Amino acid sequence: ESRPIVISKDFDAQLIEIVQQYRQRTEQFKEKVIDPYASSPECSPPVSEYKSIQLMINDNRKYIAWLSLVTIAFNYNLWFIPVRMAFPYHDPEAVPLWFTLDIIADIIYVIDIIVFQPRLQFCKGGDIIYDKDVIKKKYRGSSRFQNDVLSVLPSDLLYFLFGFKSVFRINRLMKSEAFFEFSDRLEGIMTKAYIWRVIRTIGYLMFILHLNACLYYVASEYQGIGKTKWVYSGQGSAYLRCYYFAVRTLINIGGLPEPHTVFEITFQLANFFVGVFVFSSLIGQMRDVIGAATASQTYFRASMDACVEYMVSNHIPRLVQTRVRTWYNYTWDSQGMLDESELLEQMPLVMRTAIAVDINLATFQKIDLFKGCDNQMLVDMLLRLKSIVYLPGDFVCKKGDIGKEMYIIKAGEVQVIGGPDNKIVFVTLKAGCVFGEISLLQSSANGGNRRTANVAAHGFANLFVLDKKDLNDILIHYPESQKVLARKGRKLMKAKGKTAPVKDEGEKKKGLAMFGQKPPTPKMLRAFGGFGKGGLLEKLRVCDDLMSGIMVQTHICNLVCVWQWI
Ligand SMILES: Nc1nc2c(ncn2[C@@H]2O[C@@H]3COP(=O)(O)O[C@H]3[C@H]2O)c(=O)[nH]1
Repeated sequence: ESRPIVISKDFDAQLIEIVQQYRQRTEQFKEKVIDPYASSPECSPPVSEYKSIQLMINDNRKYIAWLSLVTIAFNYNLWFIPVRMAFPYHDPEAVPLWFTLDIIADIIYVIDIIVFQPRLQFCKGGDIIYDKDVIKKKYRGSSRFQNDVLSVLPSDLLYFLFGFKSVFRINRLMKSEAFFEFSDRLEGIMTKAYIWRVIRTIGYLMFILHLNACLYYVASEYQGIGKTKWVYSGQGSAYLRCYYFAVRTLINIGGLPEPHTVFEITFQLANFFVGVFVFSSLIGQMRDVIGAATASQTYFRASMDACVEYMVSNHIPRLVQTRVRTWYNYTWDSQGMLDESELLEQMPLVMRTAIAVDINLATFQKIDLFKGCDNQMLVDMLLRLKSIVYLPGDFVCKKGDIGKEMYIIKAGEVQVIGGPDNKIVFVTLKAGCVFGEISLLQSSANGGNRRTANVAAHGFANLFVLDKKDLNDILIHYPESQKVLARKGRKLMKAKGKTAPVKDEGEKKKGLAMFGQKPPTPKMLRAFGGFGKGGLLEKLRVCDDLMSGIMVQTHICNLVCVWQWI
């Protein structure tokens, strides 16, 4: 409605407040008209209870910690039930230990069913359901509940009838959903999720070998331990020997005693077939995991290689090539990606806003130029910023050029320079400073939109760039802020002593003439633009920045001529 929403750092709290405001208004509304949604108890939660529903969203980490315990209990059952079924591990010494561990695992299962699962929120039609009774009802009607209950049925009581046999605990394996839930949630909160994926895939591999070791022991027992050369001989640690056999068979390493009986041959053949299938899929899975983990690195390498190849084939001077490489390497090292905006583009606006606000709003609010401007305008600006890296000595802008962008220093320093050979440093601007705003905030009348000074990167400088068109688009919606900025622009002009704009373009033309070329015509550029976004033209922009436009334009011309000729 008419009330502005001020986006704060604490986005969750903000969200809760908005929901509360909405609900209060709904309550007022209900007094006058019949609210068609009022009949649904899930859609009209009392505001006071809102905070108690955060188990799934806010306490995600606590829930994951609990799930890790359930996962350990599940894995205990998963690994030890088959081993206890296959190997003779039910001797009187081991039984008390198994019994204690079984009870602990069962207690964890029961707590999960009674305490945690019935409190887990869920989404229905996009609304988070927090009502305890509704949540309980939903859980009790779910297949998960059925599996959970089946998994804790005290089937072990059959011990009294048939003795201590682990097969009666097989129903404990029905808790597998908890393991997969744990795995998914853990991936969701890990910064390097691939580490967990690799561990999990190795776990699957080891478990299959583990099962095979158990089967081999059962097969050996069936044939008679030590009866033939193929079966387990009965010497050494039974589990270790059988596991060794499983590794050699399933991974198809070979070098095992030859099977002789029909049973042995069939068993071994089945082992080989399963081994080929299982291991090829696991290796494929591992390749996918590692491939996904290094995808961005591969993309970076491919982009750099393509650019280098392009420069080499077009005989771009070595100096430029080195600088392009340096730009690639520094950009990659400093921000871990080449183009941040590419990543953010996939997100909905609200998410991009949340990220942009969290990272940069505080810095923006401190900038003198923006003091007194609408907060929402700053947020709009944040969303349009582009991040660019300049190498040491690069000119960010040159005196007399038309100002089309303004800059905010994210990291590093730039220097306002002048005098003969640009040797005089007027001022050094550091992280958080704004520059390039003077020509941007002035009208083009009398050359007011021209740069008033040379600005060059001192070391590596990471800058945010705001386009003039973007700024104008934003300011249309914020007339008050526009006035504030215009006033500040005028003040800056006076305070910084605007130097006379360069009217003579001859200097630049001379630069181009040195290479015996003319600047590319719009037609030529259009022809070149045919390579598409992110293509050659985009790559060339990097060189363009580095060589202040002159040398690269020369090469563009050469290329365009060849292109047109073709
Ligand atoms: N002219 C001038 N510009 C400065 C000075 N200090 C910083 N700058 C910045 O350098 C920028 C050069 O481009 P603009 O004229 O657009 O805006 C200028 C200012 O933002 C100074 O002392 N004089």
